[in-house]
Amino acid sequence: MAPRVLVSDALSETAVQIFKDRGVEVDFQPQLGKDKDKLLEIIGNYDGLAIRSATKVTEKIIEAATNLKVIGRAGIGVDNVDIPAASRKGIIVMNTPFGNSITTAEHAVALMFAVARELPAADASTQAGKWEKNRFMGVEITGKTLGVIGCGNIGSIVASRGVGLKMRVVAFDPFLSAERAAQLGIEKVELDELFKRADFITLHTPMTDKTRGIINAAAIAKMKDGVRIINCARGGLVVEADLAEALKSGKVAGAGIDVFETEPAKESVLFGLPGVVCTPHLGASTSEAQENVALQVAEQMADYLIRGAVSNAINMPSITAEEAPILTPFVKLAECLGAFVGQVTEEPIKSVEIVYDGAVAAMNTRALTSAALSGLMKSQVADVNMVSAPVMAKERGIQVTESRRDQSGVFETYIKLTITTEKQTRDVAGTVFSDGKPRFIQIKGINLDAEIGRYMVYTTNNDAPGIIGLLGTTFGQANVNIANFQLGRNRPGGDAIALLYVDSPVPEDVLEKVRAHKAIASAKPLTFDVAEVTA
Ligand SMILES: NC(=O)c1ccc[n+]([C@@H]2O[C@H](COP(=O)([O-])OP(=O)(O)OC[C@H]3O[C@@H](n4cnc5c(N)ncnc54)[C@H](O)[C@@H]3O)[C@@H](O)[C@H]2O)c1
Ligand SMILES: O=C(O)[C@H](O)COP(=O)(O)O
Repeated sequence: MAPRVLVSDALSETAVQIFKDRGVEVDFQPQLGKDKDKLLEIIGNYDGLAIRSATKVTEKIIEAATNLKVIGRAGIGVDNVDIPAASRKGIIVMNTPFGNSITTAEHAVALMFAVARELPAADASTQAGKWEKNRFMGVEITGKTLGVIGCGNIGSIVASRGVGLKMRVVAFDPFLSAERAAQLGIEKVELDELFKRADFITLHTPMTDKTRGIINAAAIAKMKDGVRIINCARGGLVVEADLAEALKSGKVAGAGIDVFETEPAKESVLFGLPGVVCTPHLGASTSEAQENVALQVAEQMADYLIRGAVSNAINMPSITAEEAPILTPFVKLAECLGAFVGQVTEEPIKSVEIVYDGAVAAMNTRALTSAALSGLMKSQVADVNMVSAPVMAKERGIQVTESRRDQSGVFETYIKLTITTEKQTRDVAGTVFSDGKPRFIQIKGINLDAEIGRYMVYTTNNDAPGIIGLLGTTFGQANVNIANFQLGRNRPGGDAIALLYVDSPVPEDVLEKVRAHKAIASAKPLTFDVAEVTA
């Protein structure tokens, strides 16, 4: 059945065509995002949800989204999506990080000019027939200092436009390197220094706990008298009540505001104040940007739903469409290794170490580690996948490490997973043969070559005569067919293991008969998420 996507915000219809062309069923309801109750009612029917900023994807919506696999944000900010809730539910959240950057930077520059010359007020007055030539006295931009807070994609475009306009540009961004600043022709400064020097301040950070309210009364007090502030990033970065006071007192001469603490902003303390120019979150609203983000989000979501490729995900490592088919058998292997230790380990796991050896070390190991954790967590939580497993492991305090090394043994490629609990360390290794099937090749340091089946039984015993007979006879009497039987031991008469691949689940009373034998230490039924063999 074709995957189904709901478009619940005003995306360009380019997205609809792309979904259709890629074999995805699409339901285009651009106003639906504003109707929380309706969204809650129908979200369970969809595999994908494509949004802009109007749809609020809350924990409640995510709870009701029983089939949802991906949320695609046609734009940059994902603060309207409850990412932790989506991750816990195994839903990928992806955005389009560059598609509207130029457009938004241009809007910030447009607001800067509009504020410097009071263009909207002058326009309104002129069109009202007043011809108030003496009322509007602006300021030049040339030679002024522009303070950029947040110099990422958009901030750096604004900075370079500022340089082009012959402004002095200073920027505050903890992640801005001195080299990048030099390349842009700007000066990297601390925040207080920026406040002290800037004639215009423009905000381009994401909304985080650190940036919320970054422009408040205390910050404004440190600024130059007559400063002008532009916010094209997120509403909550500016404390609107504090800015309103500063505009009334004249401390701040003007403000260009595209984003608001509460949106849609039908009323605001800023409305009507001197020097204020407002737009209704139009930063990304050009036909070019909307084509870009709609096209990109539809491609990305279709790639994921149809081919398993992941790009620009906030909560999952990327997997390109080209690497997805190559990675798939290794994803399965990693998941089976995790599932093996998850099923045979009964006490809490403290740490997981994964070694990637040989060719697999050059692959997307972050994705493979997520798959291993997903296999591991499945023994405890039914509804877990590569997105939610790392979050769950972290919540449970499991420390995860991964390392890569050149081929160290006979296998061209293998993955070894070791877990540590309060009482023990346990390891299992596997590989993928040229037939594309994953195999276990080592358990507890004992070599074997076991094909992985849906139903398996793992026994540990003292190496003693009669174990093969015991297992064969007991299972045979219960009509359980053995497809593959692998044995291994560390030394004659020492620790031995058996891994049986069976065609059907082994009933508990049959396993009890096996456990009753004096040489058997344990006998565990295992299941793996691989195709069931049918006659
Ligand atoms: N108005 C609109 O329509 C519109 C359109 C697009 C993007 N946006 C918003 O613009 C903002 C920036 O987008 P971007 O694509 O440039 O993001 P980005 O991730 O490329 O850049 C953000 C920058 O902020 C910096 N930063 C993070 N915390 C900081 C802090 N405490 N102080 C200073 N700098 C900090 C980061 O290091 C990064 O360089 C986002 O909030 C986004 O949602 C708004
Ligand atoms: O973060 C973004 O991309 C912008 O805020 C654009 O939001 P919009 O898609 O709702 O215009």
